[in-house]
Amino acid sequence: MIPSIATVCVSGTLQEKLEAIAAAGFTAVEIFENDLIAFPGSPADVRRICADLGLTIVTCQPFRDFEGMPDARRARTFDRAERKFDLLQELGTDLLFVCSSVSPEALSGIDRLAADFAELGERAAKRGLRVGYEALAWGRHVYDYRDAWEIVRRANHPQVGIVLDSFHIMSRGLDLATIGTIPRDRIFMVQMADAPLLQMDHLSWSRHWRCLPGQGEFALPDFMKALVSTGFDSYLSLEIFNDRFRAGSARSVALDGHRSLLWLLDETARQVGKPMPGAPAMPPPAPVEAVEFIEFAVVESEKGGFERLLRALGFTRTGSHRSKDVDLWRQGDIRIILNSDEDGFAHSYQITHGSSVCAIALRVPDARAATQRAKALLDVPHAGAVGPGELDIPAVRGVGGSLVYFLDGGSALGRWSEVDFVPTGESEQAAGLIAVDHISQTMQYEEMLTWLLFYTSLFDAGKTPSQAVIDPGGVVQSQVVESGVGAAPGSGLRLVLNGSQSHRTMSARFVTDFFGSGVQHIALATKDIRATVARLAANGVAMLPIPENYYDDLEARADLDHAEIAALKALDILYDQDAHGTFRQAYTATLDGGFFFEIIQRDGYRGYGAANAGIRLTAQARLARPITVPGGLPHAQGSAT
Ligand SMILES: O=C(O)c1ccc(O)c(O)c1
Ligand SMILES: [Mg+2]
Repeated sequence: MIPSIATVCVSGTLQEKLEAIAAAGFTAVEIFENDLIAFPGSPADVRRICADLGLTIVTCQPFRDFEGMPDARRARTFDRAERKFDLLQELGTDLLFVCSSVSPEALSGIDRLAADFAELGERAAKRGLRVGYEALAWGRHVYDYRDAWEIVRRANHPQVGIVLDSFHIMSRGLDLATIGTIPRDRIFMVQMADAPLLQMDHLSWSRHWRCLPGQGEFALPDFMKALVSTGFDSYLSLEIFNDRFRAGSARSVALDGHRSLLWLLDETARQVGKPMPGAPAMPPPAPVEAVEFIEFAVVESEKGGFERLLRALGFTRTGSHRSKDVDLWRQGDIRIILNSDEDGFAHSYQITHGSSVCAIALRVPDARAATQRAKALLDVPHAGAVGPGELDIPAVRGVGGSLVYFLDGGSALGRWSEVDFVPTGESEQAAGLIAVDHISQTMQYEEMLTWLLFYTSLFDAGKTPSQAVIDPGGVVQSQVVESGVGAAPGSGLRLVLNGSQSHRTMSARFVTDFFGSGVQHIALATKDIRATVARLAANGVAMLPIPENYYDDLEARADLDHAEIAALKALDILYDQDAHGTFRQAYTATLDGGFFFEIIQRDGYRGYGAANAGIRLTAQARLARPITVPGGLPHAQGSAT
């Protein structure tokens, strides 16, 4: 199958769109009619631009309200088709793309419609052109691809075929079996789109909510399996109408588009058990085993304060890097690297974003395979400077230009902490924190689907539907990605991706203050949150204060006795439960820059405390503009405003 993309998927002028599409590695493009109409040059100019960019024009679509016109309008409709044929020839393409009529005047009757297509096919044949028919999910009479196929079949003309669009088929939940019965030479092209499952009319859903394969909730591999069974090997073209993409970066969306098709073809190949022609081979997606370490880039002047915070949280400096100003801190299975070196990636990251998380290292079954898969999916590899005898840890660029390192237990990479670090011999003073529970990354709203696809294409990962969380300054969208998560604390990777369209939410302020997207908080697991939080408080860690009303409400709705609620209240611990178990969480006050830690006790519970997110955001908003006490510990009292 040949990857292609419609110009409607990306933002910009037609010229900008085409450049972005070519830069993303596509060799085929669908010109959306509106883009051509708004273009200030001739169709021949567009043809030339595409040729210069190495792009084949698959079609210029759509042609609307063609079939079923009453006699009085029929001749005029065929005249319109002839003008569109002229245009297609000027563009140097051969496919007239007809979407099913929405005209109130259109008549029904399968044979009438087939006769219209037979005649159109005859006219197309005279010019060496073809006609493809797509059933829009909201077509007046034809809204089911099986009806479109029956019309094409009865038209019985070699120049007339069907166009399958996954959105129109999957949004209506149509049976896919008929796809497998269509001869492959009658499928003229296939359009791919995913979408979240929403309750709304098909037209609005299609025009605003489509997304790239893998970003939504349609079972697209099932669609692909049916398609593969026909032997189809022509254009597989993304057609995504999405408000975020229209506002996003054309280059980034086009690249994501290419990645999504590579992912889809790879996933399909795995499910059908044979390679897809046109799809590069890549290692299979693997589950993440654990977060191996989290690296903070910290400027020397802030290092003392951050170290005091780590100690107060129960961490111990266990290792010192052999050649760099870098330390390893540990507690339980949590490893934090503090990088204050004046050279290298962390330093430049710190200059841009301030002291913050610059990298996360993930333990996977095979780091080399993960790197190969990332490269095949067009992710951006990163190579840092490596000192003599030090490990060269493979990495790719992640959210906001940060790094994702890959480590495994099977190669020398598994011994990274011994190879690169000298033990300090300091004795541990743990506060009961045992593992990284999850990492939350805050990003521009327009980028959320990019990073969702990045993680879910790279790893064997699942995602939850996007959820709206209410911040005092607006709505924050929040979506969870999970890979390799099991019952043991710290197993696998749990990520929460947050983004907001409002400028006034905590998320938006983080992105502004941070000069980009990044890790806003890290949740650490304990087996006994009351003991841990009491210890942190005794160590001087300021926790986020939770209003009393929360605990009154908790008493009214949760299955907890009064003493337990009083204990949670005394320590500012929030509570939630689901069908699987209970959940307790508390937050440190926010550091300068908006970063904070969360402390979690998870007893079977599978969620992330979404029920409490609004309470937390409101509490944080009250304390916005945190004061940092001398020495760098976060300070929770009052507000500087
Ligand atoms: O929303 C539309 O009108 C529209 C147009 C062309 C298509 O191919 C399509 O799937 C939808
Ligand atoms: Mg379509």
